[in-house]
Amino acid sequence: MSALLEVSGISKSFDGFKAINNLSFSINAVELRAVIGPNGAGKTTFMDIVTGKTRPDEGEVRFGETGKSLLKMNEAQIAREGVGRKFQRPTVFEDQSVADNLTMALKADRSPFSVLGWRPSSVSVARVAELAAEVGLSDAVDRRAGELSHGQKQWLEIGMLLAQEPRLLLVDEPAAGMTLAEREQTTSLLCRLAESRAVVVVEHDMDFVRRLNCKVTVLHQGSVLAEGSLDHVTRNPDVIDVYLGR
Ligand SMILES: Nc1ncnc2c1ncn2[C@@H]1O[C@H](COP(=O)(O)OP(=O)(O)OP(=O)(O)O)[C@@H](O)[C@H]1O
Repeated sequence: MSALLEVSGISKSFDGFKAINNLSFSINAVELRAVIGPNGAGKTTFMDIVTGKTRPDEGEVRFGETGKSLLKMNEAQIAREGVGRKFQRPTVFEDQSVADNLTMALKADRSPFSVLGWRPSSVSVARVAELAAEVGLSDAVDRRAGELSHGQKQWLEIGMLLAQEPRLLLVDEPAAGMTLAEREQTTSLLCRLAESRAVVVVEHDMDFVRRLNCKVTVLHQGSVLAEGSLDHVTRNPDVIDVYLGR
């Protein structure tokens, strides 16, 4: 299968400290991948580099069939190219309904010119219903986002990201603060989303990663320490030393 994202030999230092150290790995176009690693392993910096928030000192980040360099693009261009990022804390418009939040996300997808005269069309109304269904919020479309549970807010935000039709979705610690039932629903949501796009989940919670049942990349000191199934990487003595054995 061809790679959608190809990170090769990237390094990034902050005040002489190498947060990312000659990091290389790739993500397929249709794949669910978990990225784990101890505190300070470079997980956030990796996401910052892919989304254009941080520039690496060296290396290359290529995206799509033609291998476009993401390093030549700014954050907005990278998002338009099809990279969506879900931060840990949900950032929905609390006073607006679920439907309005999703409608705004669809609107954000438009060019600046079409936004000027933009009105919800029957197409966007149908798309909002589709997005709500995709993230399990069909019954909550008319509710104020502020009234939703923490898990539902996270799903709403994922729905808002889906409005942009990302090809790669980077999700930061989706299980944090969720109830067990919400975690289970989030697992199935992420697995479903990864049936038609690339989804990279950065997560500390091993139980959650186990449920994702996908390939795992372990980062340590800014490089890949191990890669494979969760069972494979958790048997690796280096991984046990630096991460699990703590
Ligand atoms: N802007 C910055 N300035 C200075 N140091 C930074 C900066 N960003 C990250 N670092 C350092 O780089 C290292 C890697 O940080 P990063 O946040 O990428 O790790 P992480 O794997 O996401 O950790 P955590 O699991 O704690 O979120 C850390 O030692 C951190 O202190």
